[in-house]
Formats: sequence, C-alpha cells, structure tokens
Amino acid sequence: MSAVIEIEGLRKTFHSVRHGRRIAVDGFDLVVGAGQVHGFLGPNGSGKTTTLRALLGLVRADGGRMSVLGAPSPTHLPQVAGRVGAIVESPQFFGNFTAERTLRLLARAGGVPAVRVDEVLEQVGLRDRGHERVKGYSLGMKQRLAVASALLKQPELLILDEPANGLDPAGIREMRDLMRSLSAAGVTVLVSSHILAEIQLICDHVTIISRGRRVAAGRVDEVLAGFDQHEFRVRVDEPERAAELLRDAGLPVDAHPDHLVVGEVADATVVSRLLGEQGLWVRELTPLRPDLESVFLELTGEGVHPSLPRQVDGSRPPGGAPPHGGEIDLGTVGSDRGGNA
Ligand SMILES: Nc1ncnc2c1ncn2[C@@H]1O[C@H](COP(=O)(O)OP(=O)(O)OP(=O)(O)O)[C@@H](O)[C@H]1O
Repeated sequence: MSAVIEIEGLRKTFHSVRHGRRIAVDGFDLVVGAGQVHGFLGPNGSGKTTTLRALLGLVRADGGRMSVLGAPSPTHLPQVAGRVGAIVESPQFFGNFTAERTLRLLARAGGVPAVRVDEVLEQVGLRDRGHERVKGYSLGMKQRLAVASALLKQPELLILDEPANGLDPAGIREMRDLMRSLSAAGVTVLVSSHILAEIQLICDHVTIISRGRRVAAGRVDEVLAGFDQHEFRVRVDEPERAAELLRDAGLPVDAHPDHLVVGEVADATVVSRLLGEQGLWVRELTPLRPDLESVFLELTGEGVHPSLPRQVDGSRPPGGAPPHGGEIDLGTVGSDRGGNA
C-alpha cells in the first residue's frame, strides 16, 4: 500500500525564557497508508499537535523527514496542498455570517465551484442549519462547519486534530459517522485524539505517541493482539481449590473477591477440563481481551500509579520508572493489568 503520509525521525524542541527547553517531538515516526482511517493517539502534551503542525509546515521541525502524498514536506507541500484538507488549529469563523456564506466565501477564495457548498453542508449534516448564523451554533456544529470547510476542495487526505474535543457523546458519535462515510468515499483520514474508545471504533490503524515518541503502531486489531495475555475470567465454586489446581497446572492465577483471572490459556477447554475432572463446575469462563484504553494506559505509562494524579506529558513522580525507553515490541510486552474484570 502506498503511503499518504510518511514521517521519519521528526524532532522538535521549543525554547522559552519562562519554561526553558521543552522537547515536544523526539524522533517520531508515522506512516499512514492510502485509504486508512488512522488514529493518532497520545496523552495531553505528548506531541500530537506539534507533529501535525510540523507536517503541514506550520512550525519548523529541528530534524527528520516528512512527506505528504509523496511530496517532501514542507518544501514541496504547495504541490499537494490542493489535495489535503486539514483542521489543526481551531478555525475562527465570523459569528455574524451564516455557515453557507462562510463556505461560499471560502469556496470562492479557493477557486472551488459554489455547488460544493451545498454538497459539503449535506455531507457534514448541516444542510438544514446552513442558513443560520454561526454565533448560534453549538461547539459540535462549529466542528462540523470546520470539517465542511476542509472538504470543500474534495481532499484525498483529511487531517483532523482532536475533532471530538469538547463534543458531547451524541456529537462524538456524529463525528464518527462522518469519518466513516468519508473513508467509505475513499478519503484517507488521520485523526488525532485522546478519546480511546472512539479511536477504537472509527480507526482501522493507530499510532500511539508518548512523550514525543512512537510507542506502538499498526492495525488496531494487531496492536491489541500484541497485548493479549490470553486471560480468562473464571467463576467457579471453591475458588481457592480451583486456583491451586490451575497453578499446579502451571497457569498464572489472580484471585479476585468473586472470580479468578487465569492467564496463558491457549484454549478454554484446558480450564474447564482441569476443573471439571476434579468436580469443580465452571459457572463462567470469559476471555478478557485488551481494549485500546488498557493498551494506551500501559504504553504511555499512565494509570500505573493509580494513587497519584495523572500528569500532563505523562511525567512521573520522583523515583518513578520512565514511561518507556523507545518503541515497544508488541510481541514481547508484558502486562500487569491483572484482569480487566
Ligand atoms: N509553541 C510552543 N512553545 C512552547 N512549548 C510548546 C509549544 N507548543 C507545544 N509545546 C509543548 O510541547 C509539548 C507537546 O505539545 P503538543 O501540543 O504537541 O501536544 P499534544 O499531544 O497535541 O497535546 P494535547 O492533546 O493537549 O493537545 C507540550 O509539552 C507543550 O507544552
């Protein structure tokens, strides 16, 4: 599959008198293939916006190579700019203009036929509200208008920075449906977010960034599979005896108040047979599949210290282990989830 976006070894450090030197992106890699809906996931302050801004030539990178639709960025970006729609910095609209008027002006400025205005309003679900002034719009409607403006030129690639930010659950669902329909129409979408459940639902591929570095990348199902501990939740009479039997058989067992979590189970029948042969009848045997949230928390080092408040950038308390030491081999990562029950 041809790459629509390629980033290799991107580096960006900000310097300010007040905060000194701050490494925002630290040798980051990203590859987005044609037709993907690619989730770009990371905690607050992990470098997502800086990466997207560097890719689009809005901030100068300190190092690394980038290309968009085959054109080296930022040097050759103008050659492909007409094929890329991006919303990276919250667009400001005139509150007194209607959405229609706003889009008509943008269409004219961009040399786009006026007929596109009605098409994009329809596409983002604003057809019946396009004649209203933008100042009366909800945040979700403003987000849709922003997406509509990015769609005017029928881009092959759409880049959205945190499109679900500030939306209520209904707005998030609508945004998700919109991205799915764009993808079905053949548009490649890169969407940054820290809303994991949404990414899991909308995206087929994901790249996870933590403290300016890529910590995982691939198909969502493959990334999740890399974290599958083959754990099962087991409810059984006499759990203590059951745990002993399972441990004797070489299986790791975590005892919880009302169930056991058994790991390294190649096949559920192993557990039911072991227990059944000893007269212990299994009432529940449920596979525990990792979700993107647990993978994300593990990879970005968040949630490891549940008693401590989560810090922006994933920074650790003094003495805490660093969140990562480079990209993690998904096949060998261990988990201390102890069960997702
Ligand atoms: N213009 C700037 N000057 C100084 N530091 C900056 C600047 N822009 C970003 N940073 C710092 O770089 C780091 C990465 O920020 P960035 O906005 O890229 O993260 P992000 O992943 O997009 O976060 P969020 O999800 O909160 O938007 C942060 O520590 C941030 O404070």
